[in-house]
Amino acid sequence: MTPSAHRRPRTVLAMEPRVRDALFDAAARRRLTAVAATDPAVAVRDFTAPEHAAALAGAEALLTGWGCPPLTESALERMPRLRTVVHAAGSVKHHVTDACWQRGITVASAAAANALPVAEYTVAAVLFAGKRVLDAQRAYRERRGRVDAPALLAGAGNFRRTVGVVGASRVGRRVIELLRPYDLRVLLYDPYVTGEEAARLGVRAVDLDELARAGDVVTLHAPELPGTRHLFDRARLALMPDGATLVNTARGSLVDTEALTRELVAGRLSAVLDVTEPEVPPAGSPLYDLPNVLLTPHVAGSLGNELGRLAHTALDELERYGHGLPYAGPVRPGDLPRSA
Ligand SMILES: NC(=O)c1ccc[n+]([C@@H]2O[C@H](COP(=O)([O-])OP(=O)(O)OC[C@H]3O[C@@H](n4cnc5c(N)ncnc54)[C@H](O)[C@@H]3O)[C@@H](O)[C@H]2O)c1
Ligand SMILES: O=C(O)[C@H](O)CO
Repeated sequence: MTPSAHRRPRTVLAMEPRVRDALFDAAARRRLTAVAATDPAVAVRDFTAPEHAAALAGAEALLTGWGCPPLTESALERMPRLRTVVHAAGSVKHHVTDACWQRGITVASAAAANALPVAEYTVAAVLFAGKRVLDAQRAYRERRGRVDAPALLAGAGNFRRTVGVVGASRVGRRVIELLRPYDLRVLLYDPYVTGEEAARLGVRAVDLDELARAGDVVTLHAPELPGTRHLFDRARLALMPDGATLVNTARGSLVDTEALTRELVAGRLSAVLDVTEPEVPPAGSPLYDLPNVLLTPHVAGSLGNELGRLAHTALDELERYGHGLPYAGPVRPGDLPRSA
């Protein structure tokens, strides 16, 4: 695919200006203007702003990012030529509305690219949990001297440990793929994945209770949906074996935080939490201080230089559009009820 051979769709950026600045470094900006007819100095945050009316009226494509306002019926009326939306981030649920689908607007998302750093974070969490790194750190910090590591970590290690993956989502599948080279047994719970498909992924499909009972580490990758609320409630957390670790990079609502906090305060379970409910936890929450909890402020997804991957993924899609080729990461309205 050579940029010179393709049509440059008239494109408007719709996102927070600081998101635009983080996504597009100088090289990505050059590529942006090679791929699309656009003014990268413009990042629309308000579709009703008079200064953007002419650009929006002529736009065939929107390149969206975090901070893009919802594409409501009245917003779309200002963009009569709009044919496609390419999202340089993950979920499109914040801004792509039914009105877009009704108008036949096509949508692509860089969600698969955003899944990679989440999967990388997860693999690190799984391996550190197996190695009981938090326990080792705590012992060293308390002792401030030699630690009897063989005694302390007698049951630890990543040899034939069981990892339970909840959700063969984009992130979940990437986690499964990245865990393949390790000596780990991976179980999967996903109501939409058959046993045969799980076997093709190299994992065993089980029900959620079996996964909770068997997992030395359980890692959550299902979307936030009415059916996934408190998937790990008090009863299911109680099924997890003593010493197990719950990793949540998905959404806080998948876990009953109060019930989990009780297990963590008791020291029965450990947790790696990138998301919580509520997010942010209240200042007095034990989650900040518990030695068996690694709490991060929603950093598993793309940040820093990882935004460049989102930008180039979106530009790949715009380039495909300019060539009349199908998207690599199309968003289909029929998939949304079960997606992030
Ligand atoms: N921490 C972060 O920075 C960060 C970044 C990106 C995504 N996320 C979160 O990670 C999760 C996965 O995102 P994604 O884009 O890979 O999702 P996705 O849209 O690819 O997930 C859809 C899939 O989830 C599975 N699923 C649906 N309902 C399920 C259920 N009840 N139980 C188990 N599996 C079910 C199905 O296989 C479905 O096809 C989401 O919760 C998302 O919000 C977090
Ligand atoms: O879905 C998310 O959590 C956002 O994409 C942050 O990366």
